[in-house]
Amino acid sequence: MTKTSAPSDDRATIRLAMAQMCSSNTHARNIETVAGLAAEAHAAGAELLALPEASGMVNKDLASARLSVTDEARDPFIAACRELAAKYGLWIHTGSTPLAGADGGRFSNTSHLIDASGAIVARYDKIHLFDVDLPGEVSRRESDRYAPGAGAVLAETPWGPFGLSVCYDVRFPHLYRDYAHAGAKILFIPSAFAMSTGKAHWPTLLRARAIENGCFVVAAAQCGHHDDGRETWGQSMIVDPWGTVVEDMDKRIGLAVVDLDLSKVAATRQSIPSLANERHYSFEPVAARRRQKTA
Ligand SMILES: O=C(O)CNC(=O)[C@H](CS)NC(=O)CCC(=O)C(=O)O
Repeated sequence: MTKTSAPSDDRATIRLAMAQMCSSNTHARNIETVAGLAAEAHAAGAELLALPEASGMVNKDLASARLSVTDEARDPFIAACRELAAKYGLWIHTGSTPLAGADGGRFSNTSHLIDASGAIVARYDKIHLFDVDLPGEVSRRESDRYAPGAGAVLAETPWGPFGLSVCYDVRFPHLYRDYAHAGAKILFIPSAFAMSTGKAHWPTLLRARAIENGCFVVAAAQCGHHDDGRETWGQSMIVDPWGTVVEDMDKRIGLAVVDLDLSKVAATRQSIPSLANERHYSFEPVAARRRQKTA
């Protein structure tokens, strides 16, 4: 796990603006949208703006995506987010955007945390890729297009540590357990969920990750009919460490601004100390044990 370092005076509250977007297949349109959201977040007094997965580009046409996807230093979406962060003195969590990767022809699905001066303080490449086939519902092999990341990233911030992840990662609870043990106060789970699995699983997965780890979960999501033909579930949510849903945007596009009391993390972990009560146990398949006994 990579840990970034920054002054950590652990401010007790954060005013957070979460964006629900219906991102387009061009950087330019999404930059325009994010510029409006950042202005609105600033006017509302927000300290951090959280964007969904693929905020910089939703484009299922690989040939056309290849024409504009580039590396971190040249990516126009990241540059625009950095300028907006500095202009408004606003932290921005980009959700994610596709970048040209080190791995041959495949992209990375990459998340950035940008501070109020416009500096990149953390970068996370999505680890678990959505290679799923549900006949008649959703079929996608994300690993055809993207190379997986290999490292968890805990970002130190003035509000304490943030654990970074993207979308399908939500189904791999050990990642969040590791962040919680490392002291994470907020788990970011920006997403672009499929319609069928959104309906069946999304709010339950988010509440479980918050409850089992005693963390806030901030899950900005893509929502609606995209210009590349995709449809995404939406329902951007913020959940507190007790599992209470602080915000549920349903199908509404735009911003939700909330004040989070981060002292709830320590308080919840004290009342239900499941992190401290965790045990390491041996694991032996039953059949093998029976064979040993009769031998
Ligand atoms: O490809 C892009 O443009 C952005 N990436 C995504 O939309 C990704 C991969 S297709 N979506 C998910 O991981 C949905 C997971 C999901 O729906 C589930 O776990 O049920």
